[in-house]
Amino acid sequence: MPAISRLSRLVVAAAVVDSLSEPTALLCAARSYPPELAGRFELPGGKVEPGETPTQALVRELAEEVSLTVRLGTELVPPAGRAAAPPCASPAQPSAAAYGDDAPAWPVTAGLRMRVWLAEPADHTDTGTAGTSHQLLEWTALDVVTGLPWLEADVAIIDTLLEELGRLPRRF
Ligand SMILES: Nc1nc2c([nH]c(=O)n2[C@H]2C[C@H](O)[C@@H](COP(=O)(O)OP(=O)(O)OP(=O)(O)O)O2)c(=O)[nH]1
Repeated sequence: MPAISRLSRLVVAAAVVDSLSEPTALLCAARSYPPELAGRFELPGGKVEPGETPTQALVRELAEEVSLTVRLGTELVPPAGRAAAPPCASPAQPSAAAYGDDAPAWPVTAGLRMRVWLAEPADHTDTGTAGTSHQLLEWTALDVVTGLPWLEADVAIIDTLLEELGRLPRRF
């Protein structure tokens, strides 16, 4: 299996809400590392490994990172003007499509690209548990969710999420 360059590497994350049909709260995760990102909030997820589809990777990451089994909903697709350019194929770099990662994605840190799906806990009594990747997991009411210290790239994602859920973010 050829190596995947950093630029083509896909990150997947989930906007886990308490209920896909009647969402009121979002699962927000504060990173524990690296030091410059510690304490900043993100959507739980991680990098797609070779041989995985993006949604397989997402289900694995959620189980590993927040001990949650989820039901996936629709994808939160970036608006056209906000999508990261798909990675280019080259002799050293096989087609991005081979890894299923040439779909429109959100630009995140260090040239990585991220796809985001809505999700809900498969068992509604399951609230998740932070593993080593996160110092805190918080179910936050949607009307105050923009007040958390999100990773820079997530601010636009949270705005789009709230718009799609029919909730305008509270502007400060
Ligand atoms: N999971 C996640 N990562 C995000 C978000 N926003 C954002 O900029 N990122 C960035 C932070 C990281 O540089 C990168 C994800 O890498 P990661 O460290 O979480 O990946 P991983 O779980 O596979 O962990 P590792 O084994 O590589 O340490 O994407 C987000 O909302 N969720």
